[in-house]
Amino acid sequence: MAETPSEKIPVTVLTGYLGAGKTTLLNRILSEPHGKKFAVIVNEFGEIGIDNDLVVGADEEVFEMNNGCICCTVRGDLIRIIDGLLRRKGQFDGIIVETTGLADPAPVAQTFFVDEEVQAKTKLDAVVTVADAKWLSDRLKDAPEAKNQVAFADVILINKTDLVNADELAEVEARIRGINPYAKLYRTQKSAIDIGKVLNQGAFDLDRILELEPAFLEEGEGHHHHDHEHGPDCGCGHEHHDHDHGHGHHHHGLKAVHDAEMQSVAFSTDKPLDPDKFFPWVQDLVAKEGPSILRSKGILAFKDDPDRFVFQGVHMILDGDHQRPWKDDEKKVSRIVFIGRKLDAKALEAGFLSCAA
Ligand SMILES: Nc1nc2c(ncn2[C@@H]2O[C@H](COP(=O)(O)OP(=O)(O)OP(=O)(O)O)[C@@H](O)[C@H]2O)c(=O)[nH]1
Repeated sequence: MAETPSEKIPVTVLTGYLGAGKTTLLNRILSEPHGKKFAVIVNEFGEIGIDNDLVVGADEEVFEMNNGCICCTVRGDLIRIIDGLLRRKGQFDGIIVETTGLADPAPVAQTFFVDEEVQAKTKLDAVVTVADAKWLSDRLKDAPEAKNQVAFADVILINKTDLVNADELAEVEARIRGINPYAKLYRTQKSAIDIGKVLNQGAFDLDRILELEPAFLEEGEGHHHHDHEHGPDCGCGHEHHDHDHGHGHHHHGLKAVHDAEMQSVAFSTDKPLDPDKFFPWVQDLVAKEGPSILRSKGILAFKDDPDRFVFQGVHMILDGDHQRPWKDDEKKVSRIVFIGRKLDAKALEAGFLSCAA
């Protein structure tokens, strides 16, 4: 494949439901010694920027869309960020957009066809969907986004194969095939895949998408295939306001974000946490509330610990590790986010704050 300077910049859209393994895949792509430079755009659900901080440092520039809901930001933030990037052409070889687990990939993909400037200079290379082998079947029943993410995919990673047995794996694969017989399917653990199978696929198939969604190329609100509508003033239920990381505050309970019954609550504190309080609390919490807490994540500052601790949960499965030392000029603020249904924000906040050392 000859690369000429006039060639359009390939864009890879990474999608997949909450906690499926998108960031894990992104970090793999970025850590590989491919000698390429990518611009990364991440979209967060909720207002405390955590995903951004979970992406490996390296040379990449990470642009954050913090409005929490890609359906509303798609014609604003995303186009604005890409326009900015395009003005510095030649400085990177590809753009990777990681969407929030709750995003419908359609409006994201659409951006690359409806905006003239963006369309002239970029090409949507592939929609890559990471599917959680353990939870996808359940989500296909109750979350329309999960189904759309599978339907739109050019490449699908059935990830977390370690958490299911052979029968369950065969079942989830059959379900995926039932929704999308065209995508390339790979079974992975920790999103481990040869990046050549993910990047530069030349795979996004407009004809197939138009079959799925005839109104795909129409401007405005032509692309409903959701239970709820997304529009210019966005009836999707997300609240939009400037985000505030809460630095400098003793603690800061942030407004909940609602998507139908899906909500995100986030808290932060600059008091160091006691690991002997935090872990029992969070383990007990997900053991009891795991079915309604779809996703949890946090960046934590423990007392007398020079390292940032990154904590992650998907339902009742928890995982965590030291990430890197806190930098000298970095405020040691612990931030935690819960995404789920019918969350008791007050109790979560009280529980979190009671973990102070
Ligand atoms: N057991 C197991 N855990 C995995 C695997 N891949 C990723 N995880 C864990 O699953 C959690 C979620 O992974 P992420 O890569 O952050 O998922 P994500 O899709 O980016 O999550 P959101 O951005 O919140 O939607 C982390 O704790 C990962 O370490 C896997 O193959 N097996």
